[in-house]
Amino acid sequence: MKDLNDGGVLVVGCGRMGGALLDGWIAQGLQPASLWIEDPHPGDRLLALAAQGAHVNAPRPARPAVVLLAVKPQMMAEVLAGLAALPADVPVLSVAAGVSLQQYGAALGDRPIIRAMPNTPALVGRGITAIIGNDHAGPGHLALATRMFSAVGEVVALEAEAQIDAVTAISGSGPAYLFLFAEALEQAARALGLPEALARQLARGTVGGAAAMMVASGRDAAELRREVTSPAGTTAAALAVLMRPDGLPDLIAQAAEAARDRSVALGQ
Ligand SMILES: NC(=O)C1=CN([C@@H]2O[C@H](COP(=O)(O)OP(=O)(O)OC[C@H]3O[C@@H](n4cnc5c(N)ncnc54)[C@H](O)[C@@H]3O)[C@@H](O)[C@H]2O)C=CC1
Ligand SMILES: O=C(O)[C@@H]1CCC=N1
Repeated sequence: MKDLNDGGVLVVGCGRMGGALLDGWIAQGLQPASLWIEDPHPGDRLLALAAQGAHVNAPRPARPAVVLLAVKPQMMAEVLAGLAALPADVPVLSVAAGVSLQQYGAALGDRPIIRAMPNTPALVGRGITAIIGNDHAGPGHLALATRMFSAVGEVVALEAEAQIDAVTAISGSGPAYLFLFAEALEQAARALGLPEALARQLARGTVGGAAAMMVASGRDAAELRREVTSPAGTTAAALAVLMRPDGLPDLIAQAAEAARDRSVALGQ
């Protein structure tokens, strides 16, 4: 990331995703003084970065090394209108759900543009980000994006832009599904009569421990599930409920479809 110190990085929108990426880049050697950050609501983190030399809501550099767009999709048209004067060789990365490469191209002209779909585990360096570039994004631009998102976790390159709506539904929104599962497990513990603090500790420890085990072992989720399930035991009794025809797998499929459809709609 040190090479970006030369031209600097312009970040437009610095909430949860933009902020997580900034933290990752700074941890990898990007100097705060090489950051230009625009956000109408600078919070404590941005003010602290400004105190370390970052340029917050300051005049833009004439030719940043790269631009990151991390505003909500609904704000994107307004933000793109303000970027029309950016030199044509400056690559633009965007993490916005739904906004298409064609839409960026229409607003920003022929230039390297890369759509990325990260997720919030990036906040702890455990994100997974999918990237796809337009026709002007060459191997060097994709390598740059890969390096930038690798600062906060894994990166996968997509074969086609059409895949990104499904990716958004799975890994972009997916952490929320897991958190909901943890909430439900905690509520179930309460319903079974356990005290609140214990219910929370058991739910967090179980979801966090199972996720860590799946990653550390590299083994199949189905195989790990079978190992918990003793014949005619307690887990089998629970799974018989969860795996009913309209049970958890079916619900997750429906939820992912709804998220995918919303991603498609955001791009229209
Ligand atoms: N939160 C998530 O799990 C993920 C979010 N994304 C995408 O990341 C983008 C940002 O999402 P979050 O960080 O969650 O939202 P956020 O609401 O935390 O951050 C958005 C930031 O943009 C700022 N902003 C609003 N108008 C602006 C403008 N005109 N110029 C500059 N900044 C402006 C806001 O003040 C806010 O700080 C969205 O497009 C979303 O689709 C992508 C993957 C995962
Ligand atoms: O909910 C959203 O629209 C964004 C995109 C993926 C996760 N959060």
